[in-house]
Amino acid sequence: MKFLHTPTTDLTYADVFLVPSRSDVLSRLDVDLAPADGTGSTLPIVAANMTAVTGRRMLEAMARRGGLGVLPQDVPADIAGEVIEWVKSRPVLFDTALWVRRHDTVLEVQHLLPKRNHAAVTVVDDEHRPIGIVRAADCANTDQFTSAANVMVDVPVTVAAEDVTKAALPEIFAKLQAAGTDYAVVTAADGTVAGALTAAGLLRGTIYTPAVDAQGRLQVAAAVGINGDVAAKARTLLEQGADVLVVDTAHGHQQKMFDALAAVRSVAPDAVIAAGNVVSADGTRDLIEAGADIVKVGVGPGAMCTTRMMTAVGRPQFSAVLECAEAARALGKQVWADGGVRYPRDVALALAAGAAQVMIGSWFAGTYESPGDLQVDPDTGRAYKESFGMASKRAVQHRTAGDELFERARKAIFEEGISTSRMYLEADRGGVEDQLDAITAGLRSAMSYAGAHNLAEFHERALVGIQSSAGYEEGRPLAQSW
Ligand SMILES: NC(=O)C1=CN([C@@H]2O[C@H](COP(=O)(O)OP(=O)(O)OC[C@H]3O[C@@H](n4cnc5c(N)ncnc54)[C@H](OP(=O)(O)O)[C@@H]3O)[C@@H](O)[C@H]2O)C=CC1
Ligand SMILES: Nc1nc2c(ncn2[C@@H]2O[C@H](COP(=O)(O)O)[C@@H](O)[C@H]2O)c(=O)[nH]1
Ligand SMILES: [K+]
Repeated sequence: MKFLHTPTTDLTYADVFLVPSRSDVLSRLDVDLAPADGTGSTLPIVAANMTAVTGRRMLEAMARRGGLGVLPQDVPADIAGEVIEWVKSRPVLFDTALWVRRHDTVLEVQHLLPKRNHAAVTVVDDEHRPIGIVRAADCANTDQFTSAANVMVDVPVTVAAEDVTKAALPEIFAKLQAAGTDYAVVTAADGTVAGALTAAGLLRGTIYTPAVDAQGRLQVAAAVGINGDVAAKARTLLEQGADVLVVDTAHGHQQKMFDALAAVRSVAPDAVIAAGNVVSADGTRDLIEAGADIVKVGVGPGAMCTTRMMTAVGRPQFSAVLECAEAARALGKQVWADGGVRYPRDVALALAAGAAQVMIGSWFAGTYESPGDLQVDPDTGRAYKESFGMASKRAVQHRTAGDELFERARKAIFEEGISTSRMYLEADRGGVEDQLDAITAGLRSAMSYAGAHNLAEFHERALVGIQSSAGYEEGRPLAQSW
């Protein structure tokens, strides 16, 4: 990456822009987005280890499209085991279906519908065979206590699981179009429901490459903190099937972290380990020396984060990523840019600065696949989910629930995140895959403007200029005349 001008100050994403260069990229779909950091990812996006962001549905959706989700450190070991096993049992080429039994109520259907971006729930009989589907429109003007069987319509299209191959996706898409539907039920050989397919999902199946482990199952990452028996927690997560470990704390450049990292490395000599967070070349080198393959970069840019206002500590994220990525590369390692991403352009800039992947939290909290329940603002009718920081009072209270009262009170002193915020779902783009579509469209285009066929070339060729806030403002679209 080269600067158009010499920076005189540290920069964040809004401070910089990419200059187009001569290109021989013939199509944006020819661009390769796979990161070279040892994870199985084919897409450089990671869903953050935040309680309001990543649970089983986020893990599944991210990996199916080639990305990675990180299970938060606060998830109890037995639940983490269940979640990882469940994700590893998920289909790779089609989705997990939402389903109800025939006597379940419309109320239950309405509660389930926003859990996934399918706009339909499958109704099953006692043998789990599909007998109909219910869409939001079928629930309108009905009593909420009516049974699903009373409002369901016929299953529009059924596809056998064994027939869902990458090559067959266009053909199945055509089948849905011919039937005038966006939804198909996938069935196992015994006729039971195996999953669901949507028209958008079929199209995505031809564009994205799932991120899978050596046995072809969806990949999963899991986080551990730096307190307690870190080695035992890491060993358990690996035994449960985690593919990537993330050792995570606010101040990654501290002795306790080096010790934790060494402990994790001792039980996981061959695992891919990410650790952070830091924002300096020194911090990066120390984490790599302590055993990290990937260094997580970012202190204070996060949308839920109050660290900079509480402590003044941190660093504008673009410069932090640039410096840390250079230090990591010199040692043959990589960084993830963590936090502060609000638009696809920010992802492109982080990768141009040399990050292998970009971690996104709050943006993804506002999607169907995040763990929270969908809520509706009574004034505007807009749907949202709640998000909160992992260093907020809310998260700390949750994390320390098993501690003695004195210890809990002591830990509650250091609050560095907000406990509640609303992340609105975008109209017609409420799924995390919709957001991945937007991010990858922006990124593919940015790379072709730079004449880059892959992420290594993108970093090498990117020409970055520094802009005033007026320059940034000029780039924003206008919803009405000035
Ligand atoms: N990227 C970012 O900007 C930030 C991210 N977070 C996220 O919040 C979550 C909780 O992290 P964390 O607060 O580290 O909690 P942890 O539970 O991981 O504990 C951190 C440990 O480090 C010690 N410590 C020493 N100095 C610091 C410091 N300046 N800040 C925090 N801990 C320190 C703490 O001891 P003692 O309590 O006795 O001081 C404690 O033992 C993580 O997911 C983290 O990524 C939090 C803040 C910033
Ligand atoms: N200082 C704090 N940082 C936090 C907290 N919770 C999460 N985080 C960090 O933010 C990123 C995600 O950033 P986003 O802009 O995409 O939301 C996450 O990975 C953490 O590093 C917090 O309470 N305080
Ligand atoms: K912030």
